[in-house]
Amino acid sequence: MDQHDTLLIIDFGSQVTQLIARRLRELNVYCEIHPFQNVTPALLAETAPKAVILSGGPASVIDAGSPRPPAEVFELGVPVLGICYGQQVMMEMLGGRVERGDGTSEFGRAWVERKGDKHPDLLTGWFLEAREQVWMSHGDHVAKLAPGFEVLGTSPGAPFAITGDRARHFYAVQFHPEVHHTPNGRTFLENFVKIAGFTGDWTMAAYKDEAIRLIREQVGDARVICGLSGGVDSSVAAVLIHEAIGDQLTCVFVDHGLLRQNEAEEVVGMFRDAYNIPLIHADEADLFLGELEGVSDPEVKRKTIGRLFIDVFQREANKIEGASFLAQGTLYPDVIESVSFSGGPSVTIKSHHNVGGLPEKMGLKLVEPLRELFKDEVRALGHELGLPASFIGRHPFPGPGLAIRCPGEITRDKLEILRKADAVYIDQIRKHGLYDEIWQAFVALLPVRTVGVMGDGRTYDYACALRAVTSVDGMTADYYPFSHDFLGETATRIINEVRGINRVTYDITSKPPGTIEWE
Ligand SMILES: Nc1ncnc2c1ncn2[C@@H]1O[C@H](COP(=O)(O)OP(=O)(O)OP(=O)(O)O)[C@@H](O)[C@H]1O
Ligand SMILES: O=c1[nH]c(=O)c2[nH+]cn([C@@H]3O[C@H](COP(=O)(O)O)[C@@H](O)[C@H]3O)c2[nH]1
Ligand SMILES: NC(=O)CC[C@H](N)C(=O)O
Ligand SMILES: [Mg+2]
Repeated sequence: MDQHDTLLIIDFGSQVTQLIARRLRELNVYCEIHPFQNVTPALLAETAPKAVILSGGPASVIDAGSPRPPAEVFELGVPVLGICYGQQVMMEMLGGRVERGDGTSEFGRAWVERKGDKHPDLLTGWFLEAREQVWMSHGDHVAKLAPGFEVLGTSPGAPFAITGDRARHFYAVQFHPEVHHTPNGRTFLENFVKIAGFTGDWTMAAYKDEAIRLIREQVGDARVICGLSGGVDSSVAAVLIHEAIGDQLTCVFVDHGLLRQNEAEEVVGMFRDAYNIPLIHADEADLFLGELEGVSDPEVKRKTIGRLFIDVFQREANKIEGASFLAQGTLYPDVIESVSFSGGPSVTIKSHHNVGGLPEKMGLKLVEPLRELFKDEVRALGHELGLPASFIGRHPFPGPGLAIRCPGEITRDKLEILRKADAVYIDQIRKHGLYDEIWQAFVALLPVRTVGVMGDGRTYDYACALRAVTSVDGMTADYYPFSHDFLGETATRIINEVRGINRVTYDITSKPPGTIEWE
């Protein structure tokens, strides 16, 4: 049995479903998101939710075949909150009516006014002003309330913007309390979870203990291999699994010759010495760099690297008797992205090197202890596990490493130049106390040589680009506004200290339209 209360979020494919989870976790409420098609009576019994939230979604309840939760959701005797599509589906299923009205669409900011003085507990901290700002995104609206419901708030396009049935503790709103642009939304969700009786028992310490218990339960006596990059996700996963099963865990660190300066020594030193975790240091630079010779297309590079990762993991797993599990640092956004009800295929921008294809090929089962967490929660867990702040705060580093920071064909010489420039740049950032303000920073070595003059002589060397971005999740990003002094000093240091570079540029592209990496 779970040691904490669970809130079940049924996902109908809203773009912002994961923000519901995010807000709840901020309130120390444990929740699980499940796509509507997976929510069966068996799943309801298994998760035993103390409350249910129905998310928004792109479908219209008026259309035949549009998604529904199982009717049993309304027979659990627990509070239910419907948001947007979730509200509409509740009304439709419980005896109300939804219409697609002319001129009642609302996209973006809207204002809700209070109706009556019912349900003070749901609206604690709300309507301190005459009206509340909320964020809406709907074309349909509720036209008739289901029996038992009363209206508590209205907006111009949503006559039933806030509704509730106090006897059953069913609440349904047209607006999105989970988004930033509903400034008081978090208070609204807090009121709901208080009504449902949540005590805020989901802490990182509790999470850690339970994750350890679950890993032990899942793995038993078997052996686990974990691809360890020294990045935040795999480091936290490795230390957590090691706490759970000790030396049944072996980590495999692949040095593909595409790592940064001193990276291999740092990672191996930390995990072998400080953690005493069995670690295979697979020195595969010749293999990777050999196969990448003459390859300049970014996708071919990425796919080659992905394939070689698989080969190396496979080979190392074969050497360990009883290795039947593969551990990954899969995070919550990865899980959600792969199950979302999106209605259409998205285009491939770039093939992230991905260990997702590994298990079937290798016949290994997955251990994914971080699959419920967001990156900042992984960092908090790392803190809880006692990982040094310097490790927890590390900027993300992509699996394909320097290969995608060296556009075009890679050579050992270019990699060496890039490594040195990157080390100077990161040193500058640290010296100026900017490392923690920046989400990710690196140098890209451009496949172009330019003419310079140094010491009265002519140079014909590479140009490089500095990249530094701010971001929350890497999905969108903006360039970091360095001072001109910083940029000037850094350019001078790189040109003086790194032979092979005679020109430095600063990349001020946001994402979109750019991506963070250059390939
Ligand atoms: N050099 C490597 N050796 C072994 N495994 C690796 C290596 N690079 C990446 N991986 C595996 O690929 C996974 C995904 O890489 P990713 O960069 O997303 O995560 P990370 O490196 O753990 O953390 P971060 O996002 O902070 O860099 C890692 O969790 C790790 O299991
Ligand atoms: O593990 C990884 N394997 C990859 O193949 C990969 N490609 C990009 N990244 C990282 O993802 C974030 C977003 O990068 P982009 O804006 O370049 O897509 C940034 O943090 C990138 O460093 C990768 N990470
Ligand atoms: N954001 C939503 O959940 C939208 C619900 C429904 N598709 C509408 O347009 O009204
Ligand atoms: Mg990484």
